Amino acid sequence: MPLPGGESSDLAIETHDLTKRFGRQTAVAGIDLAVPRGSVFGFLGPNGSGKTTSIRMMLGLVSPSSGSVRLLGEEMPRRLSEVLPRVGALVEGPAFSPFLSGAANLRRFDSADPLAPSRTRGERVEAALERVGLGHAATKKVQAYSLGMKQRLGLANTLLMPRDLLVLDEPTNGLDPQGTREVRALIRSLADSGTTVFVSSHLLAEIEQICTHVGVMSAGALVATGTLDELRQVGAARVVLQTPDAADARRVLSGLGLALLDQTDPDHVAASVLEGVGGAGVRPEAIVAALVEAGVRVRGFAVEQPSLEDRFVALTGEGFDVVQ
Ligand SMILES: Nc1ncnc2c1ncn2[C@@H]1O[C@H](COP(=O)(O)OP(=O)(O)OP(=O)(O)O)[C@@H](O)[C@H]1O
Repeated sequence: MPLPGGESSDLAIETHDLTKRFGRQTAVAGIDLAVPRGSVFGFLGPNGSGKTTSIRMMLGLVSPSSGSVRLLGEEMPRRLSEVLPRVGALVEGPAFSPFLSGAANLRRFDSADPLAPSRTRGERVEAALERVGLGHAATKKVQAYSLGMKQRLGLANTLLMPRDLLVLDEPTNGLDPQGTREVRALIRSLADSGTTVFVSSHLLAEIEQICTHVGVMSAGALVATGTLDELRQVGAARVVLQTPDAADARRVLSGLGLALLDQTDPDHVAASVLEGVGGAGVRPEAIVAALVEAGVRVRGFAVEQPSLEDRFVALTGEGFDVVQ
């Protein structure tokens, strides 16, 4: 179904019911993505959850079984040739010639871009290599590059021309921690200069620090999406109480409408603050007051917010392990 025009100008990527089936397997099951312009959007999910297939559909590299995509407000793949020059993509590593240097490879890719001015090619190649930390290896043959260096060269290739949108599929693959930090800094600086960055990863910790928005994939479905803060707030905070009067404490907490959580330690009582009270929550000080009033001896009291990692593990079921 084509998307109505006009209303999506504030979105860099918009998909509607996007689906891809391979034979009897549904790799992507009707996802609705909305990636705001100017955002750094983390597309997260375990291996095999459908991230690459979604990205390939967005970029017109594979056709959807059903559903639609708009990139930078334009309908895809109908407007592919107009849109793609404004989009830098690192999906599967570009086919670099191993016998040419990094710089020569980039010059070759750049000369295949009809919109790239040859006059500035040399300086643009140099700047892109510098930007990804490969300035020192510009004249080295690619066959002598490490996996991480090839990954950086792929990134440099997306930076040869100014882009409105960058789509990076697992850009930190093959990079060491220092390389991962550098890619994060690069993404941040690109975002600061106004580029929307859509970045996939199976590692939350790797991109959590730079994302403004997140979409979480699990087994082909988009199971959560929103700003990082929104996602953090969905999880229920819980209180953990240490007391010798566990039975009384449980009664008080239940009476406040809190959902008691399973507890193995007899001196500890844990309860979910948000569940069971219509999402409104019960303030911690009200809980303590009720416990004290009921004569419960409170030896320890803590409010624990679920980490984003907890949230993702809950959403994807199997955490970030391989989905079969
Ligand atoms: N060309 C294809 N033919 C058949 N099945 C495919 C094809 N491409 C992907 N799949 C299947 O679709 C599912 C989703 O794969 P996809 O590569 O999109 O996941 P992913 O989240 O990007 O994982 P990874 O991080 O491992 O690349 C997998 O089960 C995969 O085996």
